[in-house]
Amino acid sequence: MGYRFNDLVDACHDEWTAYIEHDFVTQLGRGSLSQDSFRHYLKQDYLFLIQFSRAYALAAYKSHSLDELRSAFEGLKIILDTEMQLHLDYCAEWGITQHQLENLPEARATLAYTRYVLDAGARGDLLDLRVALAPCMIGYADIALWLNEQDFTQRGNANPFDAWIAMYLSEEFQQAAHHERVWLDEQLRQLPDAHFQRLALLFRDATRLERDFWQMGLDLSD
Ligand SMILES: Cc1ncc(C[n+]2csc(CCO)c2C)c(N)n1
Repeated sequence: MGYRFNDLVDACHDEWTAYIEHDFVTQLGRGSLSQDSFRHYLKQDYLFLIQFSRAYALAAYKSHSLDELRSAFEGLKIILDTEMQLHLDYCAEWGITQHQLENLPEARATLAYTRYVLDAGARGDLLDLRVALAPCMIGYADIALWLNEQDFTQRGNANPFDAWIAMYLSEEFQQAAHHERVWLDEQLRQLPDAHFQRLALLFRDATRLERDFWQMGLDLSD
């Protein structure tokens, strides 16, 4: 009893570290990641964001209060207005056209992760869905903070991926992730052990799927 968000992380420590400190992430921080890997990631992430927009819409549908509705709306708005724009800007800079994006087949890692989260939400309640979404929202905020603290990370124009780091370090993202943590802390506080254990498995699997998404980028796998 008295669980918090950090207990979800502690329950899958190895999987969480494999995700946060993945080679894709460290290479992105050093600026040494191959452009092909980042392009592959960006294109798949465009498809990913479309499916995750649906997951936030599902979170709105599953909401009971105005506060929960606003959180779902905020998540959707950040995806559509901020993240998607960065993707389209990088794609334009690197010669990936809107037409190419719209006709792209989903990689298996994209399919597996997005449909897993949508299924968790369809079958379960709002807490199930937001636990399945947490590695994405809170994980990316933590990755940006972690990268920013590492000596090897190059910031500024020397790093072609600096805009990516800057976006996830921004006040807007960090605040959204903080709110999500606070909400999850509040929800988990009074859960019985068995319920928490079930959510910990959901969180662990979503974390493994996030890790696979990085690996897909490195391997250029479809
Ligand atoms: C594979 C993958 N995982 C997480 C994110 C980051 N992200 C996607 S939606 C969202 C919440 C609202 O913006 C966040 C933080 C990503 N882009 N791609």
